[in-house]
Amino acid sequence: MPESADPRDRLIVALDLPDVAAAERLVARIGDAATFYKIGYRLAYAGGLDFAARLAREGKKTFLDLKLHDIGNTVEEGVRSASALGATFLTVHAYPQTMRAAVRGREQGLKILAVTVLTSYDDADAAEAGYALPVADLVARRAEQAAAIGIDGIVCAAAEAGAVRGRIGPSGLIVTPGIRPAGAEAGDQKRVMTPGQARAAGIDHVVVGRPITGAEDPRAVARTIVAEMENV
Ligand SMILES: O=C(O)c1cc(=O)[nH]c(=O)n1[C@@H]1O[C@H](COP(=O)(O)O)[C@@H](O)[C@H]1O
Repeated sequence: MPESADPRDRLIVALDLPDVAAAERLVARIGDAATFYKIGYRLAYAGGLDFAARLAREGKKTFLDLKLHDIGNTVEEGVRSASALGATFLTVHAYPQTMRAAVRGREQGLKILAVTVLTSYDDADAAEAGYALPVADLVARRAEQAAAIGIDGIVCAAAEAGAVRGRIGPSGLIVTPGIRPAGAEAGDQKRVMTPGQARAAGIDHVVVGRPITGAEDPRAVARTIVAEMENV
């Protein structure tokens, strides 16, 4: 993200909420404190895709977190359909066939982000899933493959931002979930950093869900996160 852009764009609020009415209420409460919203499985399967298109028409930036992974033809056509929803970002899993297909289907300025290794995984989880490499090496390998294929950005933990930047170069995007303001509950996230630490590590955008969706004052939390990143 260029340094001159709106600093609020660095925060992506994950709208992991049960229905569109709840998402509308949260977006209204946050007001102008956030500009960028992520729609994932929970909301997408409850009318969230139409809501995402509406948010985009109203001038918000949107991130469709659909984490696509299927045979190439299905991914390519799915990405083509998703391109019509006016979103800024769409996720796919960082498997080479899947990434190549997503790049073929990408239209209308949609940027494809490759999810390397989920932030809820540590080395033991990767080993349990059958991977011989530690998480850091797997992330680096997938980032290198994503860059060679022409993917627009990488989703990883902030701890891997330096290694990923070395592989994707200055123009690739680094988007990091697993973000917790100091003192917040990690929940199921295992590779965690604060917004300020993530920014210092060179990320472009942080994704934050529960620390905002569960807050008494979500607008205040969003503002604090943006300010913490701006002051790095
Ligand atoms: O692709 C994602 O956005 C994602 C990738 C990943 O590795 N880890 C991860 O937590 N996410 C998403 O980021 C959000 C994090 O939410 P919180 O843990 O509530 O802040 C959720 O919507 C996850 O689905």
